[in-house]
Amino acid sequence: MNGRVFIIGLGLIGGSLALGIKAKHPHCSIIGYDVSDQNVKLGKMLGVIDEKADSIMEGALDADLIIISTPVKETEIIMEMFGELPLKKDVIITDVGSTKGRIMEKAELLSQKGITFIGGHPMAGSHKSGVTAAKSLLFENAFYLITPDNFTDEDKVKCLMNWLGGTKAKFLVITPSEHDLLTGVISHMPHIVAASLVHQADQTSKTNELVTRLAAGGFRDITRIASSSPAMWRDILLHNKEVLLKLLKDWQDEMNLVISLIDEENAEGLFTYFEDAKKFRDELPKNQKGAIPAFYDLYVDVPDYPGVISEITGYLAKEAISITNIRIIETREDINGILVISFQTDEDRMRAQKCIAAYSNYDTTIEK
Ligand SMILES: NC(=O)c1ccc[n+]([C@@H]2O[C@H](COP(=O)([O-])OP(=O)(O)OC[C@H]3O[C@@H](n4cnc5c(N)ncnc54)[C@H](O)[C@@H]3O)[C@@H](O)[C@H]2O)c1
Ligand SMILES: O=C(O)C(=O)C[C@]1(C(=O)O)C=C[C@@H](O)C=C1
Repeated sequence: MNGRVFIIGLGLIGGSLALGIKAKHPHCSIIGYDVSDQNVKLGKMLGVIDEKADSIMEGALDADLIIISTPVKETEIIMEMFGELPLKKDVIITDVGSTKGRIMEKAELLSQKGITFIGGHPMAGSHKSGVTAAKSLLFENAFYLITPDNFTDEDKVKCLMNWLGGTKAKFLVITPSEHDLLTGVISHMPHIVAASLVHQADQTSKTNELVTRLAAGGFRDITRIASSSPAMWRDILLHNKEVLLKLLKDWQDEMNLVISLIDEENAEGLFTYFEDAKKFRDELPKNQKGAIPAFYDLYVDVPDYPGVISEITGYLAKEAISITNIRIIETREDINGILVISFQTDEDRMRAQKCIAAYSNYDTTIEK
């Protein structure tokens, strides 16, 4: 397609969508607007947008597709503006917000004026913010939740999916209330729990400084998302208030259960508690992005010395095996580390395992 796509909010998600759209529709024009001039400049410099707009009105008037990729509170305010603007007759407006109930209430006002708003939420992301973190394939294999209202023409939904096809996400149409319950459980609660674990560690570190040195492995894994944007999460929690209050109450009950199991020294109960959780977690579908991003990870036990990463990536480069990510989990302070190398395909991972075995004595494992 060769229309005009207007992106409002040039951050991680807006930027990634811009790149994904351009990949499939190289002849379209991508126009960007952000409250921060710096982000617009960066977006232009990085080739994420073709042109900038100086205001929402300027970018919106001749747009065929408008994507609002701002924090959800801002999204509501921007949607109100659209009711007053002389937009193109067939324009499709969508958003990327992590909540849908309040957004779709606002959409009703637009629908009454004959403007098509289709709610959207790509279910992948990162704790990093800003256009510099944007990637064209951020949403590859991830679910992309779509919440049209009851009056939305099906062709318009198809048209939106066509625009977004370059993201390689899997579209799923659901209702706003279902959306907010599901994301409450698998996204919003984990962010609250991650932040609360960090607060607990922070408190303990005030009396024992070893906490920060020992905070590795499991703690780092489960609290990565506590590094996400505070403004974004403040707004999400306020938007999904009813659902989260209920889930937090359930969570308190859950913690009370654990307290009583420990207090009563109920060994069997505790075993079952972890066993049930492990069973459910182990059976989650792998190799698809989503709440639990799945990669083809290879774990390599390596000595902790400078240069070990380049040594191993050097072996892989010799065999032309491309990697998507690499990181070290430091669980055994000062002695060893575990290098986690992620690949795009299982085949690459198997080739890498063979390659590392051929060039070195390092132990590799697929599951950790
Ligand atoms: N980060 C994730 O993992 C993730 C995943 C899926 C969906 N989302 C949703 O995507 C949206 C954006 O998140 P992000 O991670 O890209 O954040 P971000 O901070 O990287 O980008 C948001 C951008 O919006 C701009 N902005 C804020 N208010 C604005 C306004 N009134 N007008 C124009 N620009 C404005 C900011 O300057 C910033 O550049 C949020 O609604 C979030 O809920 C985030
Ligand atoms: O991977 C991460 O850092 C994310 O937190 C991504 C994540 C999630 O909770 O899964 C965060 C918020 C979005 O609305 C969708 C995806």
